[in-house]
Amino acid sequence: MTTTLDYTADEMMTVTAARSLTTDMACFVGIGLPSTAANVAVRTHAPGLWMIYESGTLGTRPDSLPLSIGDGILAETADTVVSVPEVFNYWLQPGRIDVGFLGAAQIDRYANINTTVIGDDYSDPKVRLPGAGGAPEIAANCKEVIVIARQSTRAFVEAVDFVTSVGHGKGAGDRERLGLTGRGPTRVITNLGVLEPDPSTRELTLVSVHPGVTVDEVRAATGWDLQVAAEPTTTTEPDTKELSVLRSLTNS
Ligand SMILES: CC(=O)SCCNC(=O)CCNC(=O)[C@H](O)C(C)(C)COP(=O)(O)OP(=O)(O)OC[C@H]1O[C@@H](n2cnc3c(N)ncnc32)[C@H](O)[C@@H]1OP(=O)(O)O
Ligand SMILES: O=C(O)/C=C/CC(=O)O
Repeated sequence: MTTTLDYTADEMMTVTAARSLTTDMACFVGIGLPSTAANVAVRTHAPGLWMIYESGTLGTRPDSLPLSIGDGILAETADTVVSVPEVFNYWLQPGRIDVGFLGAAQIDRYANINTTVIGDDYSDPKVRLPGAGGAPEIAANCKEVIVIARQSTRAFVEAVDFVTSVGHGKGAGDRERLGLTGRGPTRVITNLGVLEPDPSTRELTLVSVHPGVTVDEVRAATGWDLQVAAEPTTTTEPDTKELSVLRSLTNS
């Protein structure tokens, strides 16, 4: 396929994730790739996006990417700063946040997320990951969840080693059974394409491939027999403004 601009697979992923956000949303922003994508969105097509970080910074508009939820630039530019219990008890748990934007080290076919440990033995893991933080509550209570993760058989696994944040559990009906109020993951955006849960089974299905990527390549990067939509679309390429905004953020 002919492309008009030079961009990387990571840039394609981040811009696609940014486009999932709209200007009227309140977004609970996770650190890492989700934070980058949300900050691209607010500087391009979604100027009204209300970004919330777990440190209590509501409506923040940082001038550069925060290093962590505790980065002072979040508080300096926020509409207001509230306590962490208020973020969770007042804003998140009653369903006041439209979308949670999360990363994942491992994810399974029902979009359950592991950011805790790699390996079978919790007390002696192969890799100890950053942990849960607020992600389980975000995954439980936001109206919907969007996940951003690089796709490989290491990350997209048949069974996650630890369920940090519940996606769709074991399939249709599991969130309701567990008392999770939000709709759960509605999109998983990767460096290869976009996956969405099947409306009936909740199993992740490839609905879009990025330009130059084949369905077989996405299947090969997935640790289970990936379901594919009847006619997957091709994701729209990033445009000049999106790339320029993204690069100004990541290079500063
Ligand atoms: C609101 C909130 O933010 S709540 C906070 C809760 N925490 C999170 O949400 C974190 C979510 N992000 C993740 O889980 C990410 O995948 C992270 C942080 C583990 C890593 O992300 P990145 O910084 O992009 O690094 P990267 O993917 O290159 O991995 C770094 C290292 O982590 C380890 N690692 C990450 N994923 C895996 C995996 N699936 N299997 C084994 N090791 C892994 C490896 O040691 C890897 O280094 P390597 O690639 O050289 O082997
Ligand atoms: O504690 C959390 O939930 C998130 C931590 C991420 C960070 O420190 O930026």
